[in-house]
Amino acid sequence: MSPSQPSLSPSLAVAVSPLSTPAAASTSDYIKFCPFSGLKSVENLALMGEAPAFLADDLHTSFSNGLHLKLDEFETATVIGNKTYVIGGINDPTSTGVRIFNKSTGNWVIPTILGTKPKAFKGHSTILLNKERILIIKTNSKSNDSIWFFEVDTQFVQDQTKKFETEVVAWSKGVIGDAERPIVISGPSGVGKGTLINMLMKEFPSMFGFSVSHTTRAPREKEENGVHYHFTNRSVMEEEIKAGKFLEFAAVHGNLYGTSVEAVEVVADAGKRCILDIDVQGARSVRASSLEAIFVFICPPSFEELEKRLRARGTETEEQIQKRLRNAKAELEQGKSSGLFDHILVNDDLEACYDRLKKILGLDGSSDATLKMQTEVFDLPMDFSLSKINEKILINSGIDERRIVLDLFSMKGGAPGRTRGLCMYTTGN
Ligand SMILES: Nc1ncnc2c1ncn2[C@@H]1O[C@H](COP(=O)(O)OP(=O)(O)OP(=O)(O)O)[C@@H](O)[C@H]1O
Ligand SMILES: Nc1nc2c(ncn2[C@@H]2O[C@H](COP(=O)(O)O)[C@@H](O)[C@H]2O)c(=O)[nH]1
Repeated sequence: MSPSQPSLSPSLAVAVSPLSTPAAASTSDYIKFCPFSGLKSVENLALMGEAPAFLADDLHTSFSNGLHLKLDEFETATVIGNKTYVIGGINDPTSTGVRIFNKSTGNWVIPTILGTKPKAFKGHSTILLNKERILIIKTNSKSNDSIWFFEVDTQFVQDQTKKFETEVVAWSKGVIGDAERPIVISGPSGVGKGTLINMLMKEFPSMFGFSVSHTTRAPREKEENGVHYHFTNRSVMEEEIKAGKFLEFAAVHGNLYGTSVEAVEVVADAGKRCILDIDVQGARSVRASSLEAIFVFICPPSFEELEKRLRARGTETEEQIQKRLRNAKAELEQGKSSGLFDHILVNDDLEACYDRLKKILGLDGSSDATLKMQTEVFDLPMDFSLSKINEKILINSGIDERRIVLDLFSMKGGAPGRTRGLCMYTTGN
């Protein structure tokens, strides 16, 4: 431990917003609770105009916005204007882990929490990024699971607040690096989408990952739950749609199909490029979403050939084939004329169509080494303090003098998905 940095328990760190109203923390609060070496740190922080972290000498913390808090072990509090966000709390594993004190009403609120929340964590530190987001860094964690954002006033949170008519906040996991744009593949049933996708996945196994959709249709022979689809029933899926679990969903050939946010994120988390096999309605929804995908529409060489392929596949009853063929007419019209798709490919000769698809995706060779995550995974210490300089968060460990830098310069995205484009590296020993 460096002599200039007394033992820090980041779990007790209290981040106070520089954006707070005048009623929020004053300089005397800073000095009183500053975990660093006296005025030096306070001056630095004041110069940087950043949110300092505070350490209470006991579990009672007072803010000049009038709030007196008894923080539980492993809780932090962050003040944004009139609101104080208390995050943490491991004593009750079922707890949402977040409570908000609203100074203007004098009440505590348990908000509706959206997004995938982090697995229970003990120590963490928080730093306020801006009035929209609190950055949370887990202590004693792996660097690829250490960064979390707590969104309190992003566009997504504002939209959901209107919908739920309650206080809403959202988690978003921070992801190092940036996987390439996802690919949406659409086209009528039987045209060969699945065949082309399988070819891509086989030739480039570490580059592409398939977004496993949910569906209420019954599994076909050889289809595996969780691999080809997540098979579910209508009432469960409708509930999950209401809860905001899906990026898109549509009624297709009499069943519900949908892409969960999670289905896309697990692929990107693995550093792979996501492929979505979805119908035209779904493609339209994805186009309107924040997922910046490439949209490819696959056409048959003729309607007769489409019917032949669908029958030859032998997976549908005659009635279902008729329904799929009826829907194919509308899909072909929409797909070719809507301007929704970036590329339209005719799947006549399979190999030729596959070559054209690869060209669109920039795969001129057959190398599987093109897309490798250039990210080293390392351990974050038990104890650290946080400071912010422009777009960089400095994670200062008092133990080994190592400094970890989190660069937010290329940060993008956020709830309901992940926050991507982060860069994290170590300097010093
Ligand atoms: N270019 C092609 N020439 C001949 N047959 C093809 C061609 N492409 C695919 N097929 C065959 O057509 C059938 C339908 O293909 P596939 O299952 O990939 O269609 P799909 O578009 O994924 O259908 P769905 O939307 O119903 O899942 C399969 O039996 C496949 O082997
Ligand atoms: N909008 C969505 N469409 C989807 C999704 N998953 C699949 N599909 C489309 O459904 C039809 C039929 O598929 P099948 O497996 O029953 O033959 C096909 O056009 C798929 O592209 C989804 O998540 N959302």
